[in-house]
Amino acid sequence: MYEKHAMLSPMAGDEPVPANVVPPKHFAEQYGSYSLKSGHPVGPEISVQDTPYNLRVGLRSISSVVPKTDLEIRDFKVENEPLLSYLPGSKERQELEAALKTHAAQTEECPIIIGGKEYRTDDVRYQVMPHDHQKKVAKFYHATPELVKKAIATSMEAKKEWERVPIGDRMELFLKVSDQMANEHRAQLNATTMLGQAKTIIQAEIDAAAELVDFYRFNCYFGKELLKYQPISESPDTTLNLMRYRSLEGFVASISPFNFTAIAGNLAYTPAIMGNGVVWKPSDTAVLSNYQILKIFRDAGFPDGVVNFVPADGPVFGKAVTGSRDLAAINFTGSVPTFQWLWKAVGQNLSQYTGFPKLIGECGGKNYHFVHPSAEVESVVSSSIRSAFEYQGQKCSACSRMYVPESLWPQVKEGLLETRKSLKMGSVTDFDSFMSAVIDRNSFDRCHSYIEHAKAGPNTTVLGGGKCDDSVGFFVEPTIVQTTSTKDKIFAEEIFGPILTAYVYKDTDVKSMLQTVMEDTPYALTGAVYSQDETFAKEATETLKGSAGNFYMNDKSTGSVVGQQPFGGAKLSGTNDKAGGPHYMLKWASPQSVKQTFVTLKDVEYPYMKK
Ligand SMILES: NC(=O)c1ccc[n+]([C@@H]2O[C@H](COP(=O)([O-])OP(=O)(O)OC[C@H]3O[C@@H](n4cnc5c(N)ncnc54)[C@H](O)[C@@H]3O)[C@@H](O)[C@H]2O)c1
Ligand SMILES: N[C@@H](CCC=O)C(=O)O
Repeated sequence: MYEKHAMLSPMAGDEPVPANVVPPKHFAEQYGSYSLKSGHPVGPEISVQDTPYNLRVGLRSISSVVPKTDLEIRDFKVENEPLLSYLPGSKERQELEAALKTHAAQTEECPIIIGGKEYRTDDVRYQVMPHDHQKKVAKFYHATPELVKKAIATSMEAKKEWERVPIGDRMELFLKVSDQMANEHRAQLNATTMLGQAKTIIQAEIDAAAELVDFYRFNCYFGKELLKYQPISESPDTTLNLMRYRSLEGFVASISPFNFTAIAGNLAYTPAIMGNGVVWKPSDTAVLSNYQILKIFRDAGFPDGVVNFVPADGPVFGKAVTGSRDLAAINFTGSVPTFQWLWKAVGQNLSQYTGFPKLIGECGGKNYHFVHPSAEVESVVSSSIRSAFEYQGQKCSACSRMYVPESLWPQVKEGLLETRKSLKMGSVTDFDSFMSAVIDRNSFDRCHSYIEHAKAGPNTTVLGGGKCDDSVGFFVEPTIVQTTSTKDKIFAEEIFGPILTAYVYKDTDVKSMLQTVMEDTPYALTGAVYSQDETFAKEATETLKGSAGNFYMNDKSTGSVVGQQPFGGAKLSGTNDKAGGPHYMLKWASPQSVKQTFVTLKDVEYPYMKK
């Protein structure tokens, strides 16, 4: 099954093993055997001639106590999943239309899934289409605290067998699922994301198809690369040093947001690549698409119980997972208040844990576009409109504050207002819609209150948009506000809706404005500078170093791509663990250094002590 790793390869058989090496036990004798659901590939045949312990280190063959399945994986490369065009008449468009029709005509039953078994409670919930809130797309159930506890125990039990599956085999399964998601399940993932989370075709395609698939493929790739590094063994005749990556001690609680199907799938399943067991709480407003992910993994032969699907009330779930002594990590993406709630709960329970839970949290932003007087107006306008209003401003990376010099403001303002008027807001099944409804009533009310503030406030003027209509769906017009104060709350707080506020500065203040950008909000997620002046661009890159985990020059603040712009922010924007980057997999592993000595110690005295 494996192509052999370049550095560590099986012993050819004709090279001597050092005399003092203890013959290794058979793999099955030492570790037991493992099995998975039918359809899943099992590990390599172990034979005396090709034991899983024989490694080649440099020119020598050495018998290691660490099985080579912990150390080597077949080599493979990955590329970003290409986006499909969905042109009229195309195969992908036909498949998508059929899937939209199916899912729009039904309310899918999405039970709680623990250890492969379905559970239903009396706390029945529905997910509706945000753009047509009378239509229910999913029926689901909130778990009780007892069910969350059951899911914790189940994940701990299932992980015992799962972590014994060689990491290469676990990755093979993820790569197989990724291929299925990119092909036969693509329309289903996109359609459920469009209907349930109000995404247009392109917004669903970059998320539920491309980014989700990219996360799994690249995380396998980065995991494989991680294993390639082995510590120095200065003299392999006497000492062999190895590093292997175990799962975390305990379970991982994955808590996902509504706005990206890919993020939910990544939070829930990526820790399992490294052998962890997971209890996953999806967002109430993303249950339908998230349930499809679970079904695809299950149908592909992913073992029951390793990832458990547990929709629940937030605090009920939060209390149950932070109250468990076995909590190994929280894998969270969502708002700052929720992450702070979780962090505090972990702090309060610290003395009862078996270890120190890792807290990984990617949170909100108040992302900026900073325009220098040398900027290209056309590009500023187009990319600000896309960044601020695509997916209704509900990307954590969306631009919501702009700094524009007085000299360019008339052109920028005109461009923004003219383009804004041309944007079609409507149902996601009208393929010419540029944007649709915000996710739910809470979000609608929140946007409405900021618009009211902008209309009434002494520092703010609504330049375009501002109407809200919830009669059919939760529609908030793309809204452009001008403020005369960077301290106004509309310029500092995350709104998470289609509201863009511009501040106009004097051209002569351009340098001091950069400092203001740093201080206007407590976030540091994404930011973009528009400048054709290279000297200024370099200066801004330095001054704004701490302003964003993802920084763009002459490009919009949204649209990071896995492997290309690993994503995450600092300050209140989160722990900056860079999903989609090479270091993410380490978060889900507990590395173990193994030193094996072939020349054993016979004496306590050092040579210089001897007479
Ligand atoms: N930085 C990033 O990578 C990133 C990516 C996407 C979204 N976000 C942020 O996510 C937010 C939008 O998502 P949202 O509205 O789903 O966020 P949210 O904080 O309301 O909810 C996130 C998840 O936490 C759950 N939750 C709520 N209270 C809880 C509690 N006490 N204990 C446990 N779980 C609890 C929710 O039910 C949901 O599943 C925005 O702030 C956005 O910026 C950040
Ligand atoms: N990674 C996405 C944002 C994810 C948050 O919602 C982007 O870069 O636009």
